[in-house]
Amino acid sequence: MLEDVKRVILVLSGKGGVGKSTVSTQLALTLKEHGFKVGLLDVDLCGPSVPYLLNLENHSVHQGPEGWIPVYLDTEQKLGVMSIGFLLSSRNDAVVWRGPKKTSMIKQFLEDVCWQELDFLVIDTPPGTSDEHITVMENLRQVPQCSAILVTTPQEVAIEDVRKEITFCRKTGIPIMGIIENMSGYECPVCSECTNIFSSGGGKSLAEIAKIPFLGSLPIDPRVGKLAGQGVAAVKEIPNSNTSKVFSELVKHLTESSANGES
Ligand SMILES: Nc1ncnc2c1ncn2[C@@H]1O[C@H](COP(=O)(O)OP(=O)(O)OP(=O)(O)O)[C@@H](O)[C@H]1O
Ligand code: SF4
Repeated sequence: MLEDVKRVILVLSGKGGVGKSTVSTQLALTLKEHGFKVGLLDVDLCGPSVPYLLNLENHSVHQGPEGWIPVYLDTEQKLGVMSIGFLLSSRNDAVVWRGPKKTSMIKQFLEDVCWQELDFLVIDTPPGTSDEHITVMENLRQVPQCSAILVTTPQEVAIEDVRKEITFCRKTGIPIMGIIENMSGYECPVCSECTNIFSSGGGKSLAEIAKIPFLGSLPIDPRVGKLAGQGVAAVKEIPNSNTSKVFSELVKHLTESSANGES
């Protein structure tokens, strides 16, 4: 239930496949690693990838007397996960619901999950700005501290789509915490040298133009996907990687702003 949540972080992207779920899961894992109690809610009804990324695909959720009990990644119940993926029998099952059914499912996800007390709820959203986003935004008005992280890749077309997300956040009144540029070059796992395969820096330039904080560039790092599958944060296993540096800074920013009561 949202009244048990101190702070919500929405992870948004204009385009699909830019790494929104990867950012959401790493952020949740990093917050857990810092001792916080965290919820990870995947409201991407048509492409729920969080159970797949965290290797939780064979898990299912149960309905308790007060609502759904999330799937916990650890025995201490520091990180709970909820996704439509837990309600489907297979990853390949398609959710072919129309608007009202989708809206009511998202409402249930926001209202009927027994998170217990949470320091942070990270919400992984579908790409773009759809009815689902509007439902999420409307329901989040009751949470005192809520902000959005926008994820993009360096390509021009992905950056163009982020502009629409910025407008959407501004119209719906959700404060933007900042922009992350993902897949910004390839980090060699051996020597940590980063090679820019595509262009880079587009996310940073957009942040400057839109006067939004730039939260960092994440390289393509094959270790990140593997670690998520083991439920391990990059900051724990590969602390010197660029990925870890970005997430450590992000958590520092979040804890400082939460302590100051900022969104
Ligand atoms: N920085 C990265 N380094 C290595 N692999 C990555 C990185 N970011 C994402 N990936 C991989 O790319 C794929 C797509 O990422 P992800 O599922 O996070 O994207 P998404 O934006 O959430 O996609 P969707 O639109 O389906 O929700 C995944 O297999 C993920 O492991
Ligand atoms: S980036 Fe470094 S370690 Fe990786 S292949 Fe090139 S020289 Fe070797």
